[in-house]
Amino acid sequence: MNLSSHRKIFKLSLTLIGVIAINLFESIYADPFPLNNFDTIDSGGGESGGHHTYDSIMLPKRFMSPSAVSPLSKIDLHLSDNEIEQAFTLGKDMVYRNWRLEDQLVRDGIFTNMSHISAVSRHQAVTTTLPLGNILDHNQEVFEETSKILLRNLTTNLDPYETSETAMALSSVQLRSPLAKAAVDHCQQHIMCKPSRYRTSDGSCNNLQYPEWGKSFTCFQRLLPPAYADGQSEPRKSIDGYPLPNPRVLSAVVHRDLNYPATYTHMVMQFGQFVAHDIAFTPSSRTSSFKDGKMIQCCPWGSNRHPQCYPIPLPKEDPFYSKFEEDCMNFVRTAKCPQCKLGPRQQMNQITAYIDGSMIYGSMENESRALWTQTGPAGRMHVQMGANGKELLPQALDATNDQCSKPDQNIFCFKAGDKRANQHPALTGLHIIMLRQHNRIVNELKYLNPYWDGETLYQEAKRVLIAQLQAITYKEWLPLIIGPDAMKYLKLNVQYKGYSKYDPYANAGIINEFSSAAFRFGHSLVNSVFAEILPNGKTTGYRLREFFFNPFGFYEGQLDAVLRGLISQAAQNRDPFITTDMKNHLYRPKDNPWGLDLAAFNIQRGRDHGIRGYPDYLKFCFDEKIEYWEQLDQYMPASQRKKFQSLYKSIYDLDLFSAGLAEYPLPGAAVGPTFTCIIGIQFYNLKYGDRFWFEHGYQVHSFTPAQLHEIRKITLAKLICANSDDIQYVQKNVFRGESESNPVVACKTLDDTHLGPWKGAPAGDLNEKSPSPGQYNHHPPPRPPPKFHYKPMYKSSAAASAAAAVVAASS
Ligand code: HEM
Ligand SMILES: [Ca+2]
Repeated sequence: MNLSSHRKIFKLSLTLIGVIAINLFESIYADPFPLNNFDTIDSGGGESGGHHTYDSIMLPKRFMSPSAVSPLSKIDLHLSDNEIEQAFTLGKDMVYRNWRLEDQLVRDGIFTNMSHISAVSRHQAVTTTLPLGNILDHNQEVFEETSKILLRNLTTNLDPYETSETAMALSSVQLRSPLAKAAVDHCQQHIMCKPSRYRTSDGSCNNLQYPEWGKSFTCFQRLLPPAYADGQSEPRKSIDGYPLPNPRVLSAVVHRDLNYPATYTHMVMQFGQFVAHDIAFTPSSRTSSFKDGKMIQCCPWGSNRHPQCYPIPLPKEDPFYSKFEEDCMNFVRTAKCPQCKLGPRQQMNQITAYIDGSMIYGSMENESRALWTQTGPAGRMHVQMGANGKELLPQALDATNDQCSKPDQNIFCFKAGDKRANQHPALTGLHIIMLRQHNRIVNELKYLNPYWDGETLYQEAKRVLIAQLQAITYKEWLPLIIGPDAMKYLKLNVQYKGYSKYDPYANAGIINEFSSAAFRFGHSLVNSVFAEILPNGKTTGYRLREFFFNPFGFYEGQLDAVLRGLISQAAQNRDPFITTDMKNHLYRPKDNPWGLDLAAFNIQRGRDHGIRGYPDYLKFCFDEKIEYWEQLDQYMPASQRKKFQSLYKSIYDLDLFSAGLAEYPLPGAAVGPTFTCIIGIQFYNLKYGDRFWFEHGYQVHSFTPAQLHEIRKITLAKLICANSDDIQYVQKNVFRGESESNPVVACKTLDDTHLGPWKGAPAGDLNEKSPSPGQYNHHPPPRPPPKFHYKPMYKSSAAASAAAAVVAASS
């Protein structure tokens, strides 16, 4: 395609694609939900210019330190070892009871049949625990059952505050009795750190003091303590103890399907999901591994249900599901994370928190090894060739079980570092680009350093690609999401020159409120039709609902059309509205009438995790005490607030996902103040808490100034140019539409990372400066007692030095 046709297409698509799409696929944007008695949103989606500018809404005055993961309770429980031992005995009995129940369910055939492809089986195949996660989840079970028993004995009234304080106090109880100690020993993961200039596959030993920080299969952090109904693990309820509004009703009334195109491209959505898959993967429970790890089935309604079931009731009057007489949507609770102590439930992140390309390279050592070539042209990622002779991801290995491949027709889905890679074609497309980029770097490094062995080539190429991903994320993508002011305030901008500094007290671990609410904002950006632009400039498209787990077009050379579509089509605005392709049709196999509802899932997931109500985050982020509904009008349109008011009994019940999506955006940002607060804190920690962050200096593995200069030149535009099948022209910043300041240019004029500065031995003599092996071997516990370190953020330097004086005086 030549320059002018690309330009024409771009303009057309950004301004008109919504309209074209409507004409082409008339029913796509139709809102299937009558409004009933709820008023319409008067202002359209995502209007900007709320009352707040970034200056008047400050970011939180504090950062949560790791210690905030297990907030200290003021209650001292005075439990004797004997009492704890007794509770553990009963706790173990409860675990056996759960196993017997699992046996019964399996005997009765109540588990998801994975040999039949359905939306439910697809969701489970992709999001359930891996074998290791399953073992860890079940190791935590005895602690949870014991906590419940102790909690019942310790709390005499039903005051939710007292129950949750007591549950939190349980997490500090010393476990010294024999049964308790045995459970701890069985549960703990021991980590050995070896000095290395490279990251580990599982993210361990990034922080040498706390080697488990950011590692795969560890706990999420929390900004605020959980709000479980029973203080311990039961999903959140209304503050008056009644059920919360039905998530499917919220999905229908609040997250309606309305078409408001954004000013940025669909690539903002796609890269966002790619980043999400680098940092968060919340697995849902399955039956214990030695019960064969069956998928839990929660529907239809019946008396015998797995304890981790939390299905969504579908109302009789549901305008969509009632047509199919569906009244129950399968939802399985997230696996417990192995805290190996008593106290409230915490959830597990199955992948590495760091932006370390784990969706490309895997989050476990053995998984990673299997993805690259140790012999032949060593150091390269495994590939297979498409019909046009270009590299594609290798073939999925578990074709009979991946809910995607069609082994009977001899067509297979793809294998990548993340299990979700085949979810929809645009996501798979980015995986292919990054896979090719790794191999492209290997080729060049090999040319420069013919004597490097396969391992060195792999590791060094991986380091470069991760650095490029980090640079693109913080230079091109994140500023569009949280806006320029927050970027500056949090010192997240990629520097022009010089190094940044690692902070060993920043925990990069993913924050529960981030992954189960704030960072799911991306779901509102998704279009129902994904544009595809052919080499002759012709625009076509595919409907998302028809293409879940359908990446087969890549074998026939579909890649460029998908990429051109992503960078030419406008995304949907960030607003409360979510397309029905994600709501009624999520994961729907082609010949099935219905799929799942992601908006309802997000709400249910937040409750499953005990995420507190939205007003608590206004307090946390902005010190705003919310007492009446109208106060919300400074954050969101009044019509939206009224809608919430008609659905929720109490303002304190508002689900974070739904309310956050309804906020006015900050200037120059896609999201509003509360999501900016949460996403900002997370991305601050992902940068400053990553010892291998590409810009951090003064370490043995740091990039040299010359290398850093090369990394900083990269753009996503260049990666697309260099690794697509045959794209010759793109706009400079592919997250923005074409404009005078963002012109479409020939690929060859775009800067690339030149690898000249990588010629020679990999920098950094490990023997000189690194600790001797074993120095950092870490056997938890002991850990330092948890305490809050608030890291105050001050705007003016006068305030900063005043604060420093206070800190110095108090320490
Ligand atoms: C077509 C596009 C997308 C589809 C089909 C999709 C689908 C899903 C599904 C099925 C889940 C699991 C829900 C649950 O069981 O709780 C999920 C989780 C999530 N999604 Fe998306 N998503 C898409 C795009 C995005 C985008 C653009 C972003 C962010 C910019 C995003 C961020 C997340 C996050 C952070 C999670 C939680 C991850 C975890 O901890 O497991 N998604 N998504
Ligand atoms: Ca990662």
